Amino acid sequence: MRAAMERFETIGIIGAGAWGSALALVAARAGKKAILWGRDAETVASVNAGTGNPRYLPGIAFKEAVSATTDLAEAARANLLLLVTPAQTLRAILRDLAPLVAEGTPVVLCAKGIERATGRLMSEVLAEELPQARPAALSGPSFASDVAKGLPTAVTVASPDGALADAIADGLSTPAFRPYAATDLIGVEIGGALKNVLAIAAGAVAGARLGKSAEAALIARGFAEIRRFSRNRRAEPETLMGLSGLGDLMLTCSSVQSRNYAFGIRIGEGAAVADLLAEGCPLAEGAMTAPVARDLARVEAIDMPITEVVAEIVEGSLALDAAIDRLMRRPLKREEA
Ligand SMILES: NC(=O)C1=CN([C@@H]2O[C@H](COP(=O)(O)OP(=O)(O)OC[C@H]3O[C@@H](n4cnc5c(N)ncnc54)[C@H](OP(=O)(O)O)[C@@H]3O)[C@@H](O)[C@H]2O)C=CC1
Ligand SMILES: O=C(CO)COP(=O)(O)O
Repeated sequence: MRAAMERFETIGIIGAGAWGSALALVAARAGKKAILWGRDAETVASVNAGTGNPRYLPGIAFKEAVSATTDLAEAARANLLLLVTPAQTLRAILRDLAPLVAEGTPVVLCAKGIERATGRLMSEVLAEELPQARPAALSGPSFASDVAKGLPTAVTVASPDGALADAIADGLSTPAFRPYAATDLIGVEIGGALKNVLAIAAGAVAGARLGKSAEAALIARGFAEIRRFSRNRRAEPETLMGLSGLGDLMLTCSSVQSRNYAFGIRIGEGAAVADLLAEGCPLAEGAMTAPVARDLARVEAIDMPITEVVAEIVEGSLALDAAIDRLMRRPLKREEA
């Protein structure tokens, strides 16, 4: 006899930025009690007052009941946790959560990145800091504002425990939000982290007006880099062909709604990366992931020339013209990935 599917009555969402707020709305629409944790008291008060999150989701009304809190312990008591702060903050948040989270709580990683200081994937950070959690990740082509507005969206929810992935997908599904369950957690994480790096490259090509042919070539050869990196980590090739791989790559490399693509456009138009970062531009996870992905690729002897040049551009040691020249003058080779 099959065990009954787990039900999650309360969902704790850690991180009250654009994506955390959108996912809190999804949870509420799915009939769950959504508890949104944020460190910014003003945002929390605004959500509780029914005026939404004007800082991160301006102009979007919160019609569903979301309860917001600055008390991490309150959110940590939920049956299911979604972790939605930027990738580089995950470890610190997990350390705060460690004494508060019950053994066996499912934790869904929603950040898209690789830890810069250690080269760890988000699931590896989770295993180190919160070993009592059951790991999962949610990723795919999904802009927070689209999801918050209730536009149709499909994502992948992956966990090595297939029954858990099914239960999380079921628990978060609404008529407009369609999660597909999967078991290849590593493959899903890699696709989400590396597409941000390539979105910066694609944006730079667009910003420099190098033409649609160049943009398409960049995306296709960038996808080959993601496949090589994934193969080395024994991810399943099919994962990369799905929502969290090709799907998210296409979205992020082609839309000015993407913060990574928009960051790349500014670089292509001639802005200095240091100035962009200093002016406090919106979160561009790829700028943090590129150098660490480049370092991992070197250690693992994986050929990732586009990731290399993005890393050097964000580090300020390579100009865009020189990057293009370097990519175009590489020795000719067979096309296979
Ligand atoms: N936006 C989107 O469309 C999507 C985003 N993602 C991923 O989700 C993750 C979060 O992105 P998103 O919500 O868009 O980012 P935002 O910039 O919109 O929000 C980030 C949130 O994290 C909080 N935060 C930042 N640092 C810390 C910290 N040290 N401790 C606690 N909270 C912190 C911020 O709080 P404060 O305001 O106080 O600084 C803010 O609430 C990223 O990895 C992104 O790639 C994935 C899919 C879609
Ligand atoms: O991951 C995203 C869409 O799937 C959001 O992309 P950006 O972080 O580039 O805005």
